[in-house]
Amino acid sequence: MADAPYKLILLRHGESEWNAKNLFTGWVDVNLTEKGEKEAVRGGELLKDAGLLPDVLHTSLQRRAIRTAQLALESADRLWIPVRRSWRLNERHYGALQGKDKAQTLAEFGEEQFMLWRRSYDTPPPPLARDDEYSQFDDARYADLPPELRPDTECLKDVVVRMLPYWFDSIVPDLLTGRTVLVAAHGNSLRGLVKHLDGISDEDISGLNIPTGIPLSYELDADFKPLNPGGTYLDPDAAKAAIEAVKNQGKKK
Ligand SMILES: O=C(O)[C@H](O)COP(=O)(O)O
Repeated sequence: MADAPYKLILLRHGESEWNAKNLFTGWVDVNLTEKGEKEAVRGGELLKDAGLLPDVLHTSLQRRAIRTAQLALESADRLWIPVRRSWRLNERHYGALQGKDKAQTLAEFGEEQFMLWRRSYDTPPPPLARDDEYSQFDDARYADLPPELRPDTECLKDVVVRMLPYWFDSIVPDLLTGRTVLVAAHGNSLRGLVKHLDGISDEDISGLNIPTGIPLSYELDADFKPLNPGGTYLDPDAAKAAIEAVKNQGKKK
């Protein structure tokens, strides 16, 4: 076992095709845009420049996170590190909103309902029908998952409940050995993890947004509490602008 501080890097995937189109995505397995690929490469350069070289990677089962990690690790010259994947790091399942335009949803349902679905801690959107074109219920990658664990919708609280066992059982043991751990995941699975790490309340977490493609580094003490609360973005100026953009997503045309 190594001594604290433990080094953890969180990386949201680069811009996806549906981020660019302003569509609710959730478990739909969309790819990165060219801009998203560039963000990922730059993310790797930032890691290298900061001397934060990951020893192990944890990702979701979704290609936008998998590819972001690969591009970032390639530019940091760390493609060879071990990789562990879990559905527990997936994006929040967005239920019946998957495939819907964010601006249209805001216009149709009003700001209060829109924000309740998008940012409240415990109100999930309506469930997605299992035969919907945007359902992943029968996707081969979830075949090993008992049907009752495959979501039809999730709120952030549901994400925290399914993500934390992975944090404790898989990520913490890697940190304990002294490895620098990279977690390449999604806006809401990372919001759930940050909520846990920083002890953010159910109310305040609604104001937290995570930008695409910019590494967020944490140093954790022996109790896995951040020595740098809120983490440190490796490009703080870019992060600030990108956080505002995520926050205002429904509002743009
Ligand atoms: O799933 C999505 O649509 C996004 O990746 C995250 O969306 P949000 O910022 O609207 O929750």
